[in-house]
Amino acid sequence: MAPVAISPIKVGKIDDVQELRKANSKIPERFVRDITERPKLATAALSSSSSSSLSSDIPIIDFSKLSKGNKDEVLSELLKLTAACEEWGFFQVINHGIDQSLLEQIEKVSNDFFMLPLAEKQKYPMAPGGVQGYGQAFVFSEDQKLDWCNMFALGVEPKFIRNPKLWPTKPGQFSETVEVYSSKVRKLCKSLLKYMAMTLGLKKDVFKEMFGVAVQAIRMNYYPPCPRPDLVLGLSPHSDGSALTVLQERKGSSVGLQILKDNKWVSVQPIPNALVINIGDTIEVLTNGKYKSVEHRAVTHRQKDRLSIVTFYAPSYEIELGPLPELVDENNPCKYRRYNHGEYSKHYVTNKLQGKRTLDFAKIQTNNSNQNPT
Ligand SMILES: COC(=O)C(/C=C/C1=C(C)CCCC1(C)C)=C/O[C@H]1C=C(C)C(=O)O1
Ligand SMILES: O=C(O)CCC(=O)C(=O)O
Ligand SMILES: [Fe+2]
Repeated sequence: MAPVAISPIKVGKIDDVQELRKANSKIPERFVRDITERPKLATAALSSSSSSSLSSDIPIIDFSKLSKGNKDEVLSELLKLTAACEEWGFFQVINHGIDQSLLEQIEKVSNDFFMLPLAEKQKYPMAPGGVQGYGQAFVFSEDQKLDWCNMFALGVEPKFIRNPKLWPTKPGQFSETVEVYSSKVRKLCKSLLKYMAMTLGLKKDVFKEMFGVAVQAIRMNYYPPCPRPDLVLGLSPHSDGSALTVLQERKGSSVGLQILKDNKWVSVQPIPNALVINIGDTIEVLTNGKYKSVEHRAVTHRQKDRLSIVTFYAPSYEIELGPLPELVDENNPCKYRRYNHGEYSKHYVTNKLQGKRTLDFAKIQTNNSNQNPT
């Protein structure tokens, strides 16, 4: 990816939401969403998110059946994976092989980082218009609405995308844990891509061979409780620019992740020790839209905080990509142009989160339904 030019972006004052929460002051106007964007809150009993139901329907894939199952188990799990990718773009993976102790460790160091004094976290600042470090990404103007979220993001692989000055010295074991965790998640992504290739009737190593040395980044999102969850968003609606995204929610987190399904926001119910996987824009393009990246957002909770640890896995910046020829025919005409993935990454990180609009970069035809989700 060509380096993002340092331009005089004016983003205005970005309040740190943990500090706002501590001060217990009125929510600044910059966080208050337009009425059309506000999440619809459920009753106090459900308390957390929107009027949408909690989804227990989001497919659950048992990874151990794919990797170690007998023939029938593999086949039935591959069918579930196909349906998950075609109908949801999101699924939860259980028995993924990453030790529970490592999941707990990454939750602990992430949480401990966010609990540090502000001055300590600000030693690793996200530059205006930047994506790595502590702060709020995807803010490009003074009038842009802000998310009720503090982020800490790091490029992990390949090594040249790292900014070593942004790897924190506190809490102890932070960097070591990120290294070990990222290598396990990388392995999982490679395997999942292999199984996804099989569901598409492609050579199992097609993505591995195409991706080169994959780019991997980690982002920790901390959502403090918000006194008016009905007015704000934890994270603006977006699809991920990656090939695959792996999301871990801290144990005991409130419900917060919502996905747009049939034009309705559906809340994802966390399953302890499971990982939430979603398809990113890159897989949508490669599969010519057979597997789509799905718009999602995060909402906040009045009393509970929430922490998510998100890994983005994407091809090398060097590769040129477009729909795989095997997935294009007269019934499935080519929907996306070919482009360089580095260019797409640059486009993604220099635009605000805006639903699925970022992918217009690659679309040959646009068909905007222009309906407001409920
Ligand atoms: C805040 O950052 C993001 O949300 C994000 C950025 C990821 C990246 C870094 C933190 C370091 C440099 C590489 C990269 C751009 C991946 C989202 O990542 C999505 C967007 C693209 C494109 C992608 O591959 O993942
Ligand atoms: O915190 C969440 O649930 C959503 C995070 C997310 O979508 C992201 O970081 O891209
Ligand atoms: Fe996301």
